[in-house]
Amino acid sequence: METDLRLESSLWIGNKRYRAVLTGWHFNWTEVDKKNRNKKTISVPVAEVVGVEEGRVEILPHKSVEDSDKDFTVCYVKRSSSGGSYGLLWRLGRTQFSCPSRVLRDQWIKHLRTALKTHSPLRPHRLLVFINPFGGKRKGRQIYHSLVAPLFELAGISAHVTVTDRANQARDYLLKKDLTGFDGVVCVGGDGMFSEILHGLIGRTQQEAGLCENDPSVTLQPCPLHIGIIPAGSTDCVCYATVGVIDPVTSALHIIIGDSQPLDVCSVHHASALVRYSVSLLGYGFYGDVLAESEKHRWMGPLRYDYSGTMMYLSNRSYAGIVQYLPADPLLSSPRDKTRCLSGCSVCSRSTERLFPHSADSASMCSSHFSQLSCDSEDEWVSIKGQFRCVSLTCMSSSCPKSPLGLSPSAHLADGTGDLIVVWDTHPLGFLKFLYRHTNTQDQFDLPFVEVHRVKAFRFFLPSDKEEEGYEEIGSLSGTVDKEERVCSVETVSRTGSQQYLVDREVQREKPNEQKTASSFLCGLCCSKAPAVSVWNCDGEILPFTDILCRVHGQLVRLYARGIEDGAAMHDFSETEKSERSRILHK
Ligand SMILES: Nc1ncnc2c1ncn2[C@@H]1O[C@H](COP(=O)(O)OP(=O)(O)OP(=O)(O)O)[C@@H](O)[C@H]1O
Ligand SMILES: CCCCCCCCCCCCC/C=C/[C@@H](O)[C@H](CO)NC(C)=O
Ligand SMILES: [Ca+2]
Repeated sequence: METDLRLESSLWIGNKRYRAVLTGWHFNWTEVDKKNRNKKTISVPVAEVVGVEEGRVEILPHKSVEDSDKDFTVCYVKRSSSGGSYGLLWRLGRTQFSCPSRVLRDQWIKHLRTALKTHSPLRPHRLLVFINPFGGKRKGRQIYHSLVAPLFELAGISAHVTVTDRANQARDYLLKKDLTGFDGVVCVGGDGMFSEILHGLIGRTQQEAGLCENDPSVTLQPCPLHIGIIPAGSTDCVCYATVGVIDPVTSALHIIIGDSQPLDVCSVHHASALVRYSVSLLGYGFYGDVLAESEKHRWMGPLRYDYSGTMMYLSNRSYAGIVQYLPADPLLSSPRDKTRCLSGCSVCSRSTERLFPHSADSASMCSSHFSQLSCDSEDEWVSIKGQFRCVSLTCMSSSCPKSPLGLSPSAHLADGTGDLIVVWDTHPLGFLKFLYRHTNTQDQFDLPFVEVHRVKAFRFFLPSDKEEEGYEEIGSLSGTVDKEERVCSVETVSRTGSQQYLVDREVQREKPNEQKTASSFLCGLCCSKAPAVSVWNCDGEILPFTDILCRVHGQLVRLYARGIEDGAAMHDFSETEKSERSRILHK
């Protein structure tokens, strides 16, 4: 294949002569100039070529072609440092080449297009696009038509576009309509819009496979269609955590070149029924309260989260609960191992083999493994009972602009596990420290009232007395006394975990009185009545149930993305840029 596609000749860019070479995987050109000793070769991976066109093509403000039978134009992905974010911005690079003859020009076009087909088999030809006109700052339509549609047109992608009139329209379309001929689905919006697409595609795939989504022990069928996200929401966490930047052009280019990033999905069940799927945040306590409060202030736009976050922090709430989890294999990875899941992540690649083994008896292996969810093997479940500020599960880092390293910086996008973060009740300044560490590179897990576990499944329920209580008056001050008595305990302990939890319990016992003064002060600020029960925030949706069972389904969907690129390894950057990026990425 390599030799068939190879082509080498002189080409001109303007009045300068270049030696151009197409190997199987790369298209390179180097200026031929005897005086120029530092010859710089520009090398573009064939997989990152957006298109090859006859003539001299201009793209902005609109595509125009100056016809000439000896010229051709190559459009490709060009990277630039993104300033604030830790991913790389992608832009459209364009170079116009002139050939000595038409025959050579046609040969270049033919070879480049063939190489493209060979090396990027997942490039989409037909896409379904759903635009939420009300997401984020309400700029979805504008973002799509001005920044994305021209790129899709350039790449020859045909897009079937729907601007939604109502919530769940995109989900219902995917559940019911004919999807034949589409390669992927693109959502223009935020995490809520992504979640609609996720539910539609997973539901449709299971329907067609005849699988029951309600049963957590069923191994679900991975979705055949890819999902693309054009960020136009408020948090855009899924986009940020899978691409590294919130930038519509970067995301459009990942879609065009057919990048493919598998993603773990957690199914959430209540009383033998599926409630929802989650990829980023399943959070009880603080994150649930922030979401519930923010829904009352939707008119504020993205600012509603800052306002509600402040209000809920000042409310100083904590909740009783029982958390149980099925630990993942600690030999494979750990949420405290200080690694990052970057593009080409080896932990995720190894997981692909583990999750989808080629052996004939793979299906039976998977289902027997998850019989643990139907409780016949309770011995591996670890159980914690206590009073918590928040309990969160995230299947990926859940990084977002507010928290560039995310809820769990070492979590993996596609390893078949989620990170369970348990924050015990603590004094307000301690909790503030925990929250603040999400905004910088300090370790938010290195606090005595925080624990994190890598898990395959997780259950949460209220202690029996709480179930009937519903809303009761427990202001923080009176709560302080209660909390002291309601000391948390580890009821069932795994073979390895007991010592650690007992240590945590001792530390926890100290807390409530420690900062009574600060607690009273903050309490006086705003809370007289606090609910005894919180709600679950499931990727930005409030769940109608408190008692839940969750299972992580490894690599259930695929996104048009490639994970965060390690810019420190990119040769386009200066040494200063590389070391700054390396500092952020590797903490
Ligand atoms: N036409 C519409 N009218 C009302 N709601 C819609 C419409 N289309 C989609 N939605 C719903 O709007 C919700 C929020 O949308 P979206 O996620 O795009 O923006 P956001 O909430 O601002 O961002 P984020 O989820 O990132 O915080 C989604 O749950 C989606 O179901
Ligand atoms: C003193 C500074 C306090 C800063 C607190 C920063 C904590 C940030 C953690 C953000 C995690 C966001 C995870 C993503 C969740 C999304 O699924 C969801 C839907 O968009 N977003 C929210 C806000 O619930
Ligand atoms: Ca994961």
